[in-house]
Amino acid sequence: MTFRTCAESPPMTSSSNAIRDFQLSASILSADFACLGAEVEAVLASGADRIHFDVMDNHYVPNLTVGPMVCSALRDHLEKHGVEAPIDVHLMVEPVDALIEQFLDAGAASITFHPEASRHVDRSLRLIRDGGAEAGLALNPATRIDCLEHVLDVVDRVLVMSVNPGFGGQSFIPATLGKLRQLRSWLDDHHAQRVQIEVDGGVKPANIRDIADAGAELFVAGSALFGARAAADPHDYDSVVARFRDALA
Ligand SMILES: O=C(CO)[C@@H](O)[C@H](O)COP(=O)(O)O
Ligand SMILES: [Co+2]
Repeated sequence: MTFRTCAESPPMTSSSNAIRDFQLSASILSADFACLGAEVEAVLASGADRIHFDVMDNHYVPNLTVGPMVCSALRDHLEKHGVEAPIDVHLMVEPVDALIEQFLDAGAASITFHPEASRHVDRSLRLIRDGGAEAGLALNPATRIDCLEHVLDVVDRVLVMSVNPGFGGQSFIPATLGKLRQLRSWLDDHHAQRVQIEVDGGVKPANIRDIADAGAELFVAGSALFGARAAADPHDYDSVVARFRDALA
């Protein structure tokens, strides 16, 4: 569903005013886990661009999901069915390094972790990059942007959490919009326009335009996507993906 559009909202800076590619990433958290392969195939066929693989450890966050074995099985399933799509791993675990290595082996295209969960953030980022994946840092609603300052060279993506991590289906925290604007201009000031801004939590067709205007280019959606299965066909996501696309057009 990648599409290009021109950001319109203030404040206009040289990069925020540029034509940007927007991408929709489907969070597996709200998929039907009993048929995860089919769910992921269906949402990609309907136009999602990437798969967002939420990993929770019941320690860093109070919830427990899936690990590298499921990621690897999903990767194999997609390959077997001729589907090409990046799997973005969102690690909500502490510590991170051992799992980074396992998810690299499991075929992750990118790995994003929370700086509070790594004792050596720079080392963890380099571990991801050296393993051939893109490296991301996830900022919780209360995490300051300037934690990026001394590691910016080894960051490919900043994931701005618009809910507190741990659960799908939460409401978007409105203060995130201000944080996104701040992050966009902070990256401009640091000549780091190459760093992608991703938003995760409570993203819906009704708010995606405002989120894009604030500076994001990669949008994670879980409940709004998988929760809107077509009544007639449990694996039909065409109309909901179209609603996201239309909101950004
Ligand atoms: O990482 C997380 C939650 O911790 C997210 O990826 C959510 O799973 C997104 O789900 P919705 O808020 O879109 O339902
Ligand atoms: Co996530």
